[in-house]
Amino acid sequence: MNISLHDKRFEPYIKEVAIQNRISAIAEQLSDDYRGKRPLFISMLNGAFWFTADLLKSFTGDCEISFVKYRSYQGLQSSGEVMQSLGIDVDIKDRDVVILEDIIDTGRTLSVFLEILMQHQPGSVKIATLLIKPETLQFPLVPDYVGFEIPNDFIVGYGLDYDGLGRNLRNLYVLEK
Ligand SMILES: O=P(O)(O)OC[C@H]1O[C@H](OP(=O)(O)OP(=O)(O)O)[C@H](O)[C@@H]1O
Ligand code: HPA
Repeated sequence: MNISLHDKRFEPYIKEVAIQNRISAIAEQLSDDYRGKRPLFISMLNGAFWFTADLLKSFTGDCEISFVKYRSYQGLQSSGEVMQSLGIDVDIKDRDVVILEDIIDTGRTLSVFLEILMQHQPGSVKIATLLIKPETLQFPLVPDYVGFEIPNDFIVGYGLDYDGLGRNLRNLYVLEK
């Protein structure tokens, strides 16, 4: 069923069950890759809150979690600026870090964050993202774990918002054309 958020209409895109299946597969892969280690997951708020919760429920080894909060999107577009409202507040030195993102669009947010993260001298860094828009990417990022590659369309739901609305939707929706 199509939905309305503010002044826009959105149509169903990826169903909850498909999202959960992909996240379980990523969690299984991460559990294998980090067996015997204690990764530090860093979740990029706000959008990644749901991805983070579901992924960690299926991760089987020891792990820690920390949150940062960056913002670059306004309405349907990247503002071109990345603002930090919650920075790194844990010791990162020599840790195996896995960054959790809901979406890589232009890649600007993650590029800015990676630069900051590297100053803290992590032992290793990998990136897990639920969604990536390869056509839109403007920064040289190669995520290690990807849920879905999608075209350059505006998505809401499952943590992603349009001007604050839509984060609570269990499925993903795409802007009507
Ligand atoms: O690759 P980019 O073009 O930088 O876009 C991706 C970023 O945009 C969204 O965050 P947003 O700025 O909307 O903040 P939010 O997580 O609070 O929704 C999303 O959660 C990513 O962090
Ligand atoms: O497609 C998107 N939807 C919601 N938020 C976003 N932030 C970057 N891209 C998107």
